[in-house]
Amino acid sequence: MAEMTDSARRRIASIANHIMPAHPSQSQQGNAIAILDCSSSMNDSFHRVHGGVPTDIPVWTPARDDSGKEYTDIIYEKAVGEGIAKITINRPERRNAFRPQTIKELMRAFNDARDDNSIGVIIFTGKGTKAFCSGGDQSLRGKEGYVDYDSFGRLNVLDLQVQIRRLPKPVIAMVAGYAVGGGHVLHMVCDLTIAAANAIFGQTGPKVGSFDAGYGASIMCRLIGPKKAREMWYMTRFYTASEAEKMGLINTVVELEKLEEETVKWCREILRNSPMAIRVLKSAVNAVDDGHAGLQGLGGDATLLFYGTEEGNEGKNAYLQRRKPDFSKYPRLP
Ligand SMILES: CC(C)(COP(=O)(O)OP(=O)(O)OC[C@H]1O[C@@H](n2cnc3c(N)ncnc32)[C@H](O)[C@@H]1OP(=O)(O)O)[C@@H](O)C(=O)NCCC(=O)NCCSC(=O)c1cc(O)c2ccccc2c1O
Repeated sequence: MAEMTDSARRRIASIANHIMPAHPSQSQQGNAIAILDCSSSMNDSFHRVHGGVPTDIPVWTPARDDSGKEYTDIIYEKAVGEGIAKITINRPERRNAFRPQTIKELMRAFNDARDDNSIGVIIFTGKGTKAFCSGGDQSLRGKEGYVDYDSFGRLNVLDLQVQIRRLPKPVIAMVAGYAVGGGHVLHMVCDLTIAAANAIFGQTGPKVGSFDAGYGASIMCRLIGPKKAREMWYMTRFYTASEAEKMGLINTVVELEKLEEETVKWCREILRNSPMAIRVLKSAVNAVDDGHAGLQGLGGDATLLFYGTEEGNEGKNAYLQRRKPDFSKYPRLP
């Protein structure tokens, strides 16, 4: 049988997905995945022969969560059969500034990507090339936060920040143009940041009468050190992508035209590795900075692993069989 390239395999998956419903709970059961399963050995042979990661951009298929609601402020897509989800803030006329509705939709999409066990990596980006995100929509700022459809204000971006930190899969910020204000904090809470050469990074808070004294301050200190973090916050300067890279604020810079290609390549490299190892490493890297909640995440991963062992199941089985548990055969490892 002739060898099938990764690109061809993805196109078949995409066509199959158009035949099958796009919703993840359905797409995991049908022909789309059957086709992919058949070709996984071809995928292996591709990597053995070429020793690299394919760089073509996948076919993005519209995705939805189970709320049944449409998205107005974001675009949610998946590369079916690839393990990649892409979540895009879609308010380019406002430089992708977020309003409470934007954050609610982002949280729904991130939650869906978390629960979809075919997804291993999430790309978070902004529509267009001018901005990743310019923070909270200042035209909607009220006394208690940002106000759109409700009569009270919200700072619900703080919940989104925690959600991204806690999500047991890597989230990659793909940044073109401005990542400023609350938009800058959003890229910082992501696991990795890949920037286009036109990207600009900065905090504007003290200039517009705001500040993020949570992750906005603490994670920035962790990333670039307290001196540089003070500079960035006190002076509200903007920094180029290459300056940001030198500071350790981002992972890499690529030409704008190559941004998505490069980001997808990073996703594919991650996806070659053990999901559990990556999950535990994400919890571990965040644990100290996230305090008790961070330890809880890491501890939860340990429990999850223990539940899969014979020793862990001995206790449950003994309870269900109304006998005393016998842990004597399990080693007390040094
Ligand atoms: C981002 C810019 C530097 C881009 O400049 P540029 O010259 O390219 O574009 P324009 O300025 O002409 O913008 C085009 C168009 O978009 C509108 N717009 C851009 N950003 C916003 C915004 N954040 N809110 C509302 N509208 C925005 C702009 O008005 C133009 O509209 P027209 O109708 O005139 O076409 C530059 O736009 C810029 O500096 N933007 C503001 C950046 C900013 O200060 N952001 C807010 C920081 S505070 C924040 O985000 C924040 C949010 C939270 O939820 C928090 C929660 C808890 C604690 C702290 C929080 C917090 O600090």
